[in-house]
Amino acid sequence: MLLDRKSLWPQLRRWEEQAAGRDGPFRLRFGTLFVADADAARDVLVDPAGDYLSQSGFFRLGRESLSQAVRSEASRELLRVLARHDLASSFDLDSALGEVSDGRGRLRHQRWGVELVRRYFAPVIAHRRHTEINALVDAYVTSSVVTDDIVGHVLRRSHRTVPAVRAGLAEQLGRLPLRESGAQDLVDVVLGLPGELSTADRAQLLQRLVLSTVGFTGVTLEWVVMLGIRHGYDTPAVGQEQVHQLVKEALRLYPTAWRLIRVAAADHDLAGCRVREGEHVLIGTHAIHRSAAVWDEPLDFRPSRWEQPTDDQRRSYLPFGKGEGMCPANGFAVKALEHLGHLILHGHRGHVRLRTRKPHVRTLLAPPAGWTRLTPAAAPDR
Ligand code: HEM
Repeated sequence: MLLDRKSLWPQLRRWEEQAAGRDGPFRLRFGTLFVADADAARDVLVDPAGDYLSQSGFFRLGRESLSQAVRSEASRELLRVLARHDLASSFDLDSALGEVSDGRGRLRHQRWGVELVRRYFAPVIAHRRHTEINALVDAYVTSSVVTDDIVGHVLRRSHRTVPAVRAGLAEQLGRLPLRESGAQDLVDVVLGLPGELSTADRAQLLQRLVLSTVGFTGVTLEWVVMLGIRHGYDTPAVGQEQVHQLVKEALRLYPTAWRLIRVAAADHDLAGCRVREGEHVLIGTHAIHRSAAVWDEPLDFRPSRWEQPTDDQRRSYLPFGKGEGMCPANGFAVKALEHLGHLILHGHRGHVRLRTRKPHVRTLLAPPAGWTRLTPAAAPDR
C-alpha cells in the first residue's frame, strides 16, 4: 500500500477529501491518526503537555533521535556555518545549469533541482579540500536522495550503495582532526557533536544533514521554477518580491515535507479524539495548506494571496514544521530559494514539458515527471 513504487499523490488527495468532511483528527485505514487542522497540529508539534516523544527527522541514529540538548547545539552550529558563507556571491549559475542538464539541454524533473542545490550548498557541506568526502556525498545524492527519497524505486531499504557510502564517510571522518576554531562546514558540525558517537554514527548524521540541506531545497526549487514558468514569471521584469510570494505559494500548495510524524508518549485527548500511547500521528501539511476553511480557492496557485495573509493563514502555514523539531534553516532555505529562483527566472525564458500532470510523492512531494528547458534571456536584460 504505502510502500509500493507508485506515487502516493492519489492517496494524499483522498486524505485531503476525507479531512474536508471531518471535524477533527481521524484514523486512516492502517490505524495512524491523521491531523489536518492547524490547531491540533500545533498541539502535537509544540506539545506543551509532553504527550509526544521528542523526535527528529534528521538528528537521529536509526530511529533514535539525539537528545534535545544536542539537537539544539547542533542547530545553533548549523546556523553559524550557514552564516559564514556568502553563497549568493560564490555561485556560478550558468556552469551549474550546464552540468545538471541532460545531453539535450533539458532539466529533468525529480533530479535537476537536487543536483543544482548540491552545487549551491557545496561550500556549506564540505570544504573543497575534502575530495573523498565530496565524492561520497555526490554518490549519496544521486543514488539515495534522488532514487530513494524522491523517485522511490526502492522498497523499505535504502539504495544498495548507502552502506558503502556510509562506511566510506566514516573512514574519512575518522582521519580528520576536530577543528578548534569553530565549524566551517557540515563535516565540522558532525565531528564536533558532543557525546559518545562513533565515526559511523557521525557519518550517518552527515548523510541526514545532506538530505535535509539538498533534498528538500532542491525539490522545492524545481516547483518554484516550474510554477514560475507556467505563471509567466520567467521574464527580466520579475522582481524579488514576486519571487518571494512565488516561493511561499509553491510551499503552500506543494509542501515538499508533506507530512510530519510523531509518536504519542502517553494516552491523551487531541482535539476531541482519544490517542493511545505508542500511536502514530501523521500531520498532513498538504491537507492543512489546502483547507477551504482557511484559504480562498485553495487549489488555485495564487502568489498574490501572500500580499495580505490573514492570521489564520499564517497559523496554518507549516512548510517547515513547528515547535522544537522545526527546521532550523527555514529562513536560510527561503533566502536560497528566492535567490536561485530569481536568478533563473529573471535570466531565462522557460519551457516545461510534463509526462503526467500529477506530482510524484514519496518521502518528498516532487513535481510531475518531465523536464524544463531554459533559454537565456537577451543579453542586455540579464
Ligand atoms: C525548502 C527547504 C526545506 C524544507 C521544506 C525543510 C523542511 C523541514 C521540516 C518540515 C522539518 C521538521 C521535521 C519534523 O518536525 O519532523 C525540518 C527539520 C530540519 N531541517 Fe529542514 N527543510 C528545508 C531546508 C533545510 C536546509 C537547507 C537545512 C540545512 C542547511 C535543513 C536542516 C534541517 C534540520 C537539521 C532539521 C532537524 C531539526 C531538529 O530535528 O531539531 N533544512 N526541515
